[in-house]
Amino acid sequence: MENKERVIVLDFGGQYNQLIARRVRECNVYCEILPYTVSLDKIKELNPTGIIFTGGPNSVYDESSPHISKEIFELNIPILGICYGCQLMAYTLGGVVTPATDNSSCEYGKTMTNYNKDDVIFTNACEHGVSWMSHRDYISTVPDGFTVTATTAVCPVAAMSCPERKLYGVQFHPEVNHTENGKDMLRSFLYDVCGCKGEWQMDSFIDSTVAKLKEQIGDKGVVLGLSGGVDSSVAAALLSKAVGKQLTCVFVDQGLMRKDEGDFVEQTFTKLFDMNFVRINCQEEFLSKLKGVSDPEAKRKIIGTEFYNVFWNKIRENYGSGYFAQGTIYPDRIESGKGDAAKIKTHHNQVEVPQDITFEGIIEPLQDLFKDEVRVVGEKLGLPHELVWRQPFPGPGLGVRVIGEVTADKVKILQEADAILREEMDKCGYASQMSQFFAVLPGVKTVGVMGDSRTYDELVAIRAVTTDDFMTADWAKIPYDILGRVSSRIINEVEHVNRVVYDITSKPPGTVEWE
Ligand SMILES: Nc1ncnc2c1ncn2[C@@H]1O[C@H](COP(=O)(O)OP(=O)(O)OP(=O)(O)O)[C@@H](O)[C@H]1O
Ligand SMILES: O=c1[nH]c(=O)c2[nH+]cn([C@@H]3O[C@H](COP(=O)(O)O)[C@@H](O)[C@H]3O)c2[nH]1
Ligand SMILES: NC(=O)CC[C@H](N)C(=O)O
Ligand SMILES: [Mg+2]
Repeated sequence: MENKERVIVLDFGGQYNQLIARRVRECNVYCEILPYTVSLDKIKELNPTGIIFTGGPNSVYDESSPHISKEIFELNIPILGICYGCQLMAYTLGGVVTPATDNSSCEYGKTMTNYNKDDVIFTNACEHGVSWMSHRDYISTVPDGFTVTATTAVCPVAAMSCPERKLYGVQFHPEVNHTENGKDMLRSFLYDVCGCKGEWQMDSFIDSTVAKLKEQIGDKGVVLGLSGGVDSSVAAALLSKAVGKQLTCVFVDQGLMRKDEGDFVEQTFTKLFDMNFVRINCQEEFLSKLKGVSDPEAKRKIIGTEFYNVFWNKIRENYGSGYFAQGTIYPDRIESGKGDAAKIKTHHNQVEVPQDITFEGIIEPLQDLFKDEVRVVGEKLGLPHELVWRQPFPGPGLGVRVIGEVTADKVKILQEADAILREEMDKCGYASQMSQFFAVLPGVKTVGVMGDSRTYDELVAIRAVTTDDFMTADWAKIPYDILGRVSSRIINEVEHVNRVVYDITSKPPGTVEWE
């Protein structure tokens, strides 16, 4: 095993595990997430510079909960336990973890926290600051040799440490943005406790991913689902670097694209890149499968399954058998209910592969990255700026923006309204300030008066958000005059629309898309 700087994140089932990994990467330290069941021998073999235990939904005192051998604390490797991970450290080393008997010792969300700045983890934090909590159990007695290094009004042990053994624990979540100085705390652990030097860069991600792809694919063929969006374009560049012409990029025009999108994608990819590119037009097939279906999850499943069928046919036609690749990123997986996480919506690329489809394997080189990290990879790979900074567009396309049953007529109305919105936003220079904006057709008819006559026609909603990673988002404060212009143009120019509304919901509680 090569002796490079690496941190292991041991996964106990928490919501924010990838966020921890991401923060470590942001500190330029290479990191891998492993299940908590990984053997001690494997850990010794990897010889990590540090280990981080994640949070998790369980309680340490339940026998069936994830536990870990006490020996891990004897390896002389620095360990940071977060939330469940901190409780587990306390429990395993002889401390006491107590269940909240009522709600008085639970803490959820922003919590005022007092830090001991003499502790190495908190030297760069303020003495009092907001931390992000999410726990019911609490550590009531720390193990021998540990001291309490942070407290809150209700939590006697918001952090603990045993510097002699390089063991640290925090009850709160330093990895979420809402924890003030959270990243500094992680950085202190990595640099001042583990002694990391910060040698890892995105270039290393590119090199190691390309090497892995080469080895995995060998001399087989690969079909990549290429939408012209950020993620699949970056995946295409990585795959092309790894296996060159063994790759075929397949763009599926499923009839649910924005106005002129299909032609834009085709032109961009045939002109800019020397890759095998195929456009498959299958508007009718998708629309006929969606006929009469109005449930959002059912629509997503139909679209996702149909996508797989198209790719599978292409693999058989081109290669007989081969790999299927897609530009899945981390939020696609977590929101689709990966592992123990709750399902919010099944992203189309996460639906189950039909049984009669036997890909050699599914390749998702970006599956652990967040959107903004994918963009960094794209820039490093030298993709054009306009491509890397394109707004995301979901695979199910206008299929999840026409609310309820999707018909060709409704798609047409939405395409026209959306094109006007995009044109106006581009014209006023506002487009680049938004992370994503689009029109929605809620399928609601309302009464209006146009030309002195009564109308009873469709409503169009406008959605615009700002965000970095699309896991959370704020609604965008578009100036009224721009909204006004968009509204009057849509109503005047798009037949069958007589009203426009603006969506002012953040995520959470809303999601970016309406379905
Ligand atoms: N029309 C399409 N044709 C082929 N593949 C597609 C299409 N739409 C989506 N996919 C596949 O599904 C994956 C997930 O779609 P998603 O929209 O999240 O990513 P993207 O389109 O690559 O990037 P972006 O999020 O910027 O739109 C894509 O990376 C791609 O592999
Ligand atoms: O390829 C995709 N397939 C999907 O099924 C899908 N659902 C949502 N999205 C995009 O993901 C981001 C977050 O959206 P939500 O807040 O609606 O989950 C936003 O950028 C959405 O446009 C999808 N992309
Ligand atoms: N978020 C967590 O890791 C929670 C840990 C533990 N189950 C608690 O509620 O206290
Ligand atoms: Mg897309």
